[in-house]
Amino acid sequence: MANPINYYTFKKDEWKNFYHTKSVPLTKESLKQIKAFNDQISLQDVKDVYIPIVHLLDLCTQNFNEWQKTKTQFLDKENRKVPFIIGISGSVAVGKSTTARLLEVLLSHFFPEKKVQLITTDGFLYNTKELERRGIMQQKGFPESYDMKALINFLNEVKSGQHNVKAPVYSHEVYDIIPNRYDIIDRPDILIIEGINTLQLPSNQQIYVSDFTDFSIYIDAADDLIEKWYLDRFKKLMDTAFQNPSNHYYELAHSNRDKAVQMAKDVWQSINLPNLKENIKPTRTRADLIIHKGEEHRIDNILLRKY
Ligand SMILES: Nc1ncnc2c1ncn2[C@@H]1O[C@H](COP(=O)(O)OP(=O)(O)O)[C@@H](O)[C@H]1O
Ligand SMILES: CC(C)(COP(=O)(O)O)[C@@H](O)C(=O)NCCC(=O)O
Repeated sequence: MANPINYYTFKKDEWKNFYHTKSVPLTKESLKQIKAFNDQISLQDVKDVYIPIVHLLDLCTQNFNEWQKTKTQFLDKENRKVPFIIGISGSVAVGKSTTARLLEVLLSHFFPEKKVQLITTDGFLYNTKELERRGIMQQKGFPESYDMKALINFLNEVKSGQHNVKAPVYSHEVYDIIPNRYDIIDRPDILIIEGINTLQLPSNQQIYVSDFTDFSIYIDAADDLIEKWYLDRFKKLMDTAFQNPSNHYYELAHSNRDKAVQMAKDVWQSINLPNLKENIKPTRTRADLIIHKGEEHRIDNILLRKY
């Protein structure tokens, strides 16, 4: 990617020096938590890239809280806690959910007094029945496959300080929304929302997800690397989750392995890659921060929006 003029671009070696003096080492317990959900994550990247990001986020939340206070004083209203929302975007399989969980662990580690919650926009996909009714089962993940109105309502309720706001739950295992199952978001200090559509501007809406996010991150990498990560994840799941008889891919995992991998390649080429090119990548330069990854998910460049 040619570096956009409205971003500062840093190599990892430059970025790692930011906020270093004030950073607190991770405890053994937090390292264990990171390793528990993904033992492939580079701890060097955690130290050099993510810890400075967490401290930058802390500065942003302080600034945000001050601004909320100023605004309520101006309006002669009582000050109230407004959740700070971090949006994480990028292609299918680029590592959004891994990054989101990592940030959740790190923010909770450095700021134990803050309540941090995490949500994915997958829960706002239409269910299979509705996708089929609309004839868009092959466009899962495309802007039209999400109930954006419900997502905006959800974010509005969270921001306005409502208790126990319900978010529907999507299951990758079942490949559908789980009826009557919800994640409950209850007045967090920080909400992380990850999903391919967090920076999108759907043409049928006047209010966007980005109107509710206070800091946005785009995870970036070359298309061919992301395809590899998609296929690697698929192969790993074939040996694990797909072995469960209730899994959507159970039958496939027990048929010919080459055939199954070929199917995943076809899904990448016909659904996820076009979605990346048409709908996701064009939103990259709306992000406050772009994290660029190379081989083995190692971070090489970090771009921070100037203005
Ligand atoms: N920093 C990382 N280091 C090593 N592997 C990673 C990292 N981030 C993601 N992965 C792996 O890449 C694949 C896709 O990541 P995931 O977070 O599931 O992507 P997404 O949420 O964008 O679909 C998974 O197999 C995950 O384990
Ligand atoms: C549900 C998703 C749109 C969300 O993607 P993710 O959370 O992996 O970024 C995606 O996993 C998906 O199902 N895409 C459709 C084609 C497929 O990969 O099966």
